[in-house]
Amino acid sequence: MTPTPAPTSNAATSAAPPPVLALDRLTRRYGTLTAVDEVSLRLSPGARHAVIGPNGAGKTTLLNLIAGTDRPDHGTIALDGVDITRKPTAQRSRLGIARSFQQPSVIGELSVLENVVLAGWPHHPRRRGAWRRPSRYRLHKESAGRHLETVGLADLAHRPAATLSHGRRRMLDLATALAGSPRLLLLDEPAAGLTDGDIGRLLGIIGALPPAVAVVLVEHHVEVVAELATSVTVLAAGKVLVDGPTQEVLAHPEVREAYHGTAPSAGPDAARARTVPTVCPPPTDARG
Ligand SMILES: Nc1ncnc2c1ncn2[C@@H]1O[C@H](COP(=O)(O)OP(=O)(O)OP(=O)(O)O)[C@@H](O)[C@H]1O
Repeated sequence: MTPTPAPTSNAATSAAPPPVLALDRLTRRYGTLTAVDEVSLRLSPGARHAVIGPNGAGKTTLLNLIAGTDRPDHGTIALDGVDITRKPTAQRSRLGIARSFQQPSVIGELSVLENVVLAGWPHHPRRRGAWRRPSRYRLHKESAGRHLETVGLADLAHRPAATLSHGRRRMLDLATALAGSPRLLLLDEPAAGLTDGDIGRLLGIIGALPPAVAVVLVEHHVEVVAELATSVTVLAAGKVLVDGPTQEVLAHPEVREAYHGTAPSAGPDAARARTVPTVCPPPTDARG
């Protein structure tokens, strides 16, 4: 495909800052299957971008490539204008990429607060002297407490994380992702398995994130996408089916068709793309 026009491009003038995230023709193959196929994307700081599509469209693979837990066969990834395509996950994390997972990754035997303290500690700029200057650790702990306030868990700071409900674990997972003060936050199906009340809380939290934090959200709930995202990429069979401003994308005939149960009919990947209609809408059991 031709490179995707930037949904929220910054690249118009040489004086403009580089995009916080730039993907150029990113491709990942597993054997004969192309899971991510020449995907390009440009995001400005503070972008709220959603990636939607049917099961198996390549959404999680795309997040894995950005986070560095998987490597592209070709194409490039740049963060703030720096090529990070070959950089390891830990380095990407230090450069400002954070991620929350479909299954919340919290340490059950630690307290809620300790989980956030631990997640943020590797990002603390002056952590090495903490043994001699305990005040540094205290300040860090206070900052972790503020992240808990952000996600509405301050009252539960000293509870073992294992005792939290699924919805609250997701909030804790989000707080641990925020603990490193990311430039780019990758959210993999944050609303999956949440109650309507939790989804409302999640919308409030993500909506109130610091404006400089760019968010890439993989999400099946189209109402969550409509509420949070200002731009959307629709993937089908690894390719960009359509991208652009949220309202335009959601009104696009092929996307509407997909959400109303009519299969797209043409193209070399039509066989895989035929799964779009039945799986695009949010799973009925996802609200818990
Ligand atoms: N490690 C792997 N080895 C082989 N195939 C893989 C691997 N990871 C993903 N795939 C395949 O790549 C395709 C894209 O998978 P991916 O998980 O990225 O899709 P998705 O859009 O996130 O789907 P879902 O909405 O179900 O999470 C699928 O056909 C999947 O089976």
